[in-house]
Amino acid sequence: MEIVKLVAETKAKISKFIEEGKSIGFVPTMGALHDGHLSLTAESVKENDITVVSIFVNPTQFNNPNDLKTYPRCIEEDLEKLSRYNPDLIFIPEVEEMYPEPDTRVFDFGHLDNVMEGKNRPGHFNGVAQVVSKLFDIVTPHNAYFGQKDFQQVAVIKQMVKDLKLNVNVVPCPIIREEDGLAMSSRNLLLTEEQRKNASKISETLFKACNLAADLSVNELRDWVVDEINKNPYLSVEYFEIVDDTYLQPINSWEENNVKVGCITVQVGKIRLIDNITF
Ligand SMILES: Nc1ncnc2c1ncn2[C@@H]1O[C@H](COP(=O)(O)OP(=O)(O)OP(=O)(O)O)[C@@H](O)[C@H]1O
Ligand SMILES: CC(C)(CO)[C@@H](O)C(=O)[O-]
Ligand code: BAL
Repeated sequence: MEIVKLVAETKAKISKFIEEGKSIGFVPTMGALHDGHLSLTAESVKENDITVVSIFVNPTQFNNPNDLKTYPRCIEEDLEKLSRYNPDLIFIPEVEEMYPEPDTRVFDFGHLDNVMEGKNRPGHFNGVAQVVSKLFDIVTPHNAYFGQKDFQQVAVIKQMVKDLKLNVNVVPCPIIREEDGLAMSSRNLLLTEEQRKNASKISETLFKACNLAADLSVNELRDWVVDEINKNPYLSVEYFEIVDDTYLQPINSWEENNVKVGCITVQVGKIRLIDNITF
């Protein structure tokens, strides 16, 4: 496992792997690694000759400066966790290395960026697309691994790959959960003990909703989920939308013939947590 900080050095190492005919798997992360990130790494190591993991807290995707400031950073622990999976390269650039000059590119993802996380975090997906397109340019992966927890992000990245005509296979990976069901997230580290205990109500409600879908209309189920979570004094639903898994258009009836995903964002004090469930 080799740690590289410079873009030029990373590109040179990867060119050599490509010349040797090796397949490249890539796992982009913002660090504070947990079993969700490690499951993506394990998948990449299994499916590719070479695995590259990046750790970079990308400033351009944060619409809230305090969120950027408090985002957990623990690089030594991250490296220790990664070493158990033996990826080949860990790319840990500084901000100046990724953005020697400001990135002024504006991506147009249309509807995909106008709903849910896109609507509630203006500029977020533009920042994600800026950094992921730069990372793809440096790493030139055959396969890139993304968690389904960030469900909308997967749809946006797939669109970006199409729009930029990149030769990258985007591989969505299942959500890894804590024992009580809470979706693993680096931001869980920022919760107080009481908030953490109550946060399990989010996934618990989504799982129950899955069972209730046979008895309630889409609108009734949507309202039920929001009310049920808002009953908990530690939790406040920012949005809960039931959408199709490709275009993220709202679902109006269970009869519609597409994969339906319930996507939620909940404020737990000052911390925003996201989760989703497939119906
Ligand atoms: N619980 C999880 N299960 C599977 N993949 C995950 C999980 N959490 C994060 N990932 C994936 O790991 C990659 C890196 O995510 P990131 O570094 O933002 O971590 P995170 O835990 O999602 O952080 P946060 O929730 O605080 O934004 C993304 O593709 C993300 O979807
Ligand atoms: C893909 C990503 C690493 C880009 O900064 C980030 O959005 C994330 O961690 O999901
Ligand atoms: N996991 C998505 C990265 C972010 O919240 O900024």
